[in-house]
Amino acid sequence: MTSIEVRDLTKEYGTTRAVDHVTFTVRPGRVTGFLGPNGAGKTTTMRLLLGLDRPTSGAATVGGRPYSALRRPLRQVGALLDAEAAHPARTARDHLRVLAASNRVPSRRIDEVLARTGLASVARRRVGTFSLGMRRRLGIAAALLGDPQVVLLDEPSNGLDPEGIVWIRGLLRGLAEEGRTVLVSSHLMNETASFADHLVILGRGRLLADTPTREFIDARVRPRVRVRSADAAALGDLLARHGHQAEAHPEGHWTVADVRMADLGRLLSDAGLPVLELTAEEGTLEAAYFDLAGNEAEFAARRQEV
Ligand SMILES: Nc1ncnc2c1ncn2[C@@H]1O[C@H](COP(=O)(O)OP(=O)(O)OP(=O)(O)O)[C@@H](O)[C@H]1O
Repeated sequence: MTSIEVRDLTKEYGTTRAVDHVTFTVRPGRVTGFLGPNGAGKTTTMRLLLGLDRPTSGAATVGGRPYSALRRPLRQVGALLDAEAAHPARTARDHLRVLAASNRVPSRRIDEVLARTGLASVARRRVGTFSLGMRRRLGIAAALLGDPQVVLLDEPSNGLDPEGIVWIRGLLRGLAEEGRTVLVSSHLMNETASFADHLVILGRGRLLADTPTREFIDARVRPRVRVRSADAAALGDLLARHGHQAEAHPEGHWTVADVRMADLGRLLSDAGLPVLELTAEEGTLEAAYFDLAGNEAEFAARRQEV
């Protein structure tokens, strides 16, 4: 079992500190979502992990070794970075064949990854004719070619259509279930929530959170119940009379914090109010993320004032 270890990692480009003393571990058997706004340092961290850049200080290792010290890197770490491109005149199969030959990967893997990424039927087409989504799939096929224990994907959902997005969810979950170590960066919060068991969040080069996804959401977003009655005003009065913290929405429904759905249902029923809708609103990763980002902005502002 191979983990990714990032220890006190710092990378400066001139006066910009892209990564600032970051420490975290990415463990096998689960999908770790790598989040943060533009410029937070995600790509830089991945580049440092892949030996494409050298850290200013600290270390980024795979299975305890820097990438440059791995004996067969493609067979240990598979990666998809944004900038990666295959030669447009080559067919998908030839692209994978060249990669397999130069990394001593058995050629049977070519058909396996073509099938796994849904590219088997277009394997003989030139990459230049591929859509963005097909190129993404080919990039993922190349990352999986060496059957690596560790998989790093930078924004893999970019350019995929809705069917592709559902496919990638299943792929990521499958890779984790096979016991691999999977790190996936993304901007898409709700998408990340659909596949990531664990989150590592960066902001301005610093580590803001390293936490299971469920715990992160539960700690930051209070669950609410959404309720709608034929008589919205009477519903508002009832909620106020019973001391509920409720918010009216222009669409006509109310959201009520810190209440059980069954208790609220009973209250409306006892009051004889017709219920048109009663649903539990789970906290979303997006809401939790913005809560963190808001606190972080306040924190940064206060730090500047001092
Ligand atoms: N080669 C470079 N030279 C100078 N500055 C760089 C270089 N690469 C990254 N940076 C800077 O480092 C910071 C972190 O960038 P990085 O691309 O790692 O962020 P990111 O979290 O991946 O953002 P995005 O989501 O936009 O890809 C940014 O301020 C960026 O401008």
